[in-house]
Amino acid sequence: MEDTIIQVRNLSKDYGHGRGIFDINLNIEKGKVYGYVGTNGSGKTTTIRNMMGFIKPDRGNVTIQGLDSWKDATEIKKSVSYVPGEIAFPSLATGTDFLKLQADYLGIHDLTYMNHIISMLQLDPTANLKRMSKGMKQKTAITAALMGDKDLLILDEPTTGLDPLMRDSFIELIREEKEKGRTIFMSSHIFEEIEHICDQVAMIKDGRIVDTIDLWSLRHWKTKIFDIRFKGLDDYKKFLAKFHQIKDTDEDELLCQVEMPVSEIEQLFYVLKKFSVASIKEEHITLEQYFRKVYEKGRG
Ligand SMILES: Nc1ncnc2c1ncn2[C@@H]1O[C@H](COP(=O)(O)OP(=O)(O)OP(=O)(O)O)[C@@H](O)[C@H]1O
Repeated sequence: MEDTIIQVRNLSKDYGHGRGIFDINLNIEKGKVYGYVGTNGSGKTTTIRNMMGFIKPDRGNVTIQGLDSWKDATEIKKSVSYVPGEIAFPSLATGTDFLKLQADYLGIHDLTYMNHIISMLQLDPTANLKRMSKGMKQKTAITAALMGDKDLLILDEPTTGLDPLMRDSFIELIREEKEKGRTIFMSSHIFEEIEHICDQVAMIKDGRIVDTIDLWSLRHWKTKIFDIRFKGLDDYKKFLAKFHQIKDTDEDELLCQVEMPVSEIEQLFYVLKKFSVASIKEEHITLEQYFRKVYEKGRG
């Protein structure tokens, strides 16, 4: 496909005892932010380390802009900005020393954008590299990756050490990168963050992709859920007897939750005309709820 920047085909790395990754297939399109979610040990890092050419797959392959991740690993590393899951810095005194070294390596002379990232993430780069907290290390690694002028960013759980405020700043930085036309592939186990940033998401479980979803289709989900609160017990009970698409109820709160296809919403409002309704609220299905359903289906 013309717009595909990363193509993962039947990628497998078998560590034995059911551990590893098995027949992973992914297409990451140019200019998209692609999320990779999964529980601990599901295979996110193994997939990413294959993408970056750090490990040789047992079967299948990854191509990035036509280059094979394993055979052309040196080229791949030069053309991708990468934040590893486990951050290890070279033996340098401070974060500033590391970032300067990185800027020299990347041939960056104007440090304006680097300083913008530092200020967005409220990083004190003068700190001792070895004594940095996990969050500080992560901020330093994000700065080092984002300051390079590369078209593709591969980020392995870049926000696990960040507090919620810094996560928001990170989301903003990723949006800026997307606006520049960059492609971003990032793993995370924080659904909310993925939901805010990503265009597409794949979910991995026990080393296999269980589902991929376009966030647009989630936002325009084909079924709707409404919480309807009635003014009186009589109306609440009559509605329960009359309407059949009830998902949940709470008699103390006079609350009914209904779930129905978008095409049937009119019918709900038609029925409700005859009732005294105190409030009605639409519940949006979250990425977490969606994947929980997929996850549970896979288990059953
Ligand atoms: N070098 C290795 N040797 C043996 N087993 C490995 C190796 N690397 C990973 N594994 C196993 O493969 C599975 C997937 O690990 P991986 O690190 O890819 O998961 P992950 O989704 O990134 O997890 P986390 O969210 O905890 O970082 C795990 O069961 C892990 O123990």
